[in-house]
Amino acid sequence: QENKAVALDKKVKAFLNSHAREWHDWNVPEADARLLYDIIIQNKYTKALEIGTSTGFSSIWIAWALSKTGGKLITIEVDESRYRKAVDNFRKAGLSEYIDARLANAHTLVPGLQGPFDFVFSDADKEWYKNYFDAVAPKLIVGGCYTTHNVSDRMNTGFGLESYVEYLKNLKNFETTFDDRGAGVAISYKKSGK
Ligand SMILES: C[S@@+](CC[C@H](N)C(=O)[O-])C[C@H]1O[C@@H](n2cnc3c(N)ncnc32)[C@H](O)[C@@H]1O
Repeated sequence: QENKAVALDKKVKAFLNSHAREWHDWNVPEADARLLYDIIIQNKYTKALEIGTSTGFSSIWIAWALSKTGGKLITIEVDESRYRKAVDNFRKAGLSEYIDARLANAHTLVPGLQGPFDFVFSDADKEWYKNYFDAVAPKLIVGGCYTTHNVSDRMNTGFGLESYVEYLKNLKNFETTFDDRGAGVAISYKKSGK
């Protein structure tokens, strides 16, 4: 088991190094991907959901963490060509067995997902952020974490998400902080059921 983890680390690192200049499909900055990785490891999360795969950069970091916690990621992308690239990247990185990649419109898929989840990364269409949150929050376990990309309460991320920020901050059963080292990530921990 330990040998498998060491071999996988090597494979993922080699893949990330050799593809370092190829993430041009709205992929998150590395600082944000590392942040997601750290949150999953620290909390030993195992049931992850990502909305907005693109070509799979953040998924790779999430799945890499899940390979260490014994977890699995469901990730959703609506664009077929980016979905195909992502699936190819997952295979090359050696992470396919930790990822259930879905080609679908998240507007219709997400509300029907069964859950439960303990980690969520929301990074698809910004105007749907609140709908995604409302659909998934009840399926997030208490102690789970819902992260949202391109959101900050201090810097302007350019997406007009101020009302979403206020919405998150006012939720009684979530505690939200913001990480501005990359493109802005809202980190919302679920404190209680309601
Ligand atoms: C910012 S990119 C995701 C980047 C990715 N998380 C990464 O770091 O590599 C957003 C992606 O969400 C996808 N998307 C937008 N609307 C969607 C929808 N309704 N359902 C599924 N995917 C959607 C876009 O096609 C795009 O590839």
